Amino acid sequence: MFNIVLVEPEIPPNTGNVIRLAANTGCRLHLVEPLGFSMDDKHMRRAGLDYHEYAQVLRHASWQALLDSEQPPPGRRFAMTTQGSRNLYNAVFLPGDWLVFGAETRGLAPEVRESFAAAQRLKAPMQPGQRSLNLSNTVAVTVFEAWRQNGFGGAGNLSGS
Ligand SMILES: C[S@@+](CC[C@H](N)C(=O)[O-])C[C@H]1O[C@@H](n2cnc3c(N)ncnc32)[C@H](O)[C@@H]1O
Repeated sequence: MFNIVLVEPEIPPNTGNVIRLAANTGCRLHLVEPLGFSMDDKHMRRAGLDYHEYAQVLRHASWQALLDSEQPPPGRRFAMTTQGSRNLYNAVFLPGDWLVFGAETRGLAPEVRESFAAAQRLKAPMQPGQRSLNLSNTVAVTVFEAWRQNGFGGAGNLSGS
């Protein structure tokens, strides 16, 4: 449905959570190297992921390598950043969109962040004085907002209105 991009993730349980989220929501997950851990890390194994959950996980040697191989359209890429100028909930998402997230301690590098137009730099609302949300929580709220806007396509019939 959507493309989730984690740029240089550092903490294995966050990536484990996002792998499961991607499988549950029908997204492709792109991991941009260097990763701060091995995919065989015991914390990754402890996440108890099934083989099928890894099926839609792609690795890229760098942000530039992802741009070269996947060619995501600039107008359909969104950077999630605490320095975003637009509220996540004011963005309009389409199937196939690229949702890009930074590293846990560093966020997105300035040159990556600034390669997005201001309207494509999104921030999830927070209370004043708070620094940031957890990476995997940010991915979850972003993907579910984008998926909600697109009728939870692929999820089958949901009961209730
Ligand atoms: C723990 S945060 C990084 C914190 C880093 N010091 C910064 O300010 O960017 C990891 C990633 O989660 C996402 N994130 C966390 N809180 C966010 C928020 N309120 N709005 C948008 N993205 C957020 C961003 O993609 C960020 O790069």
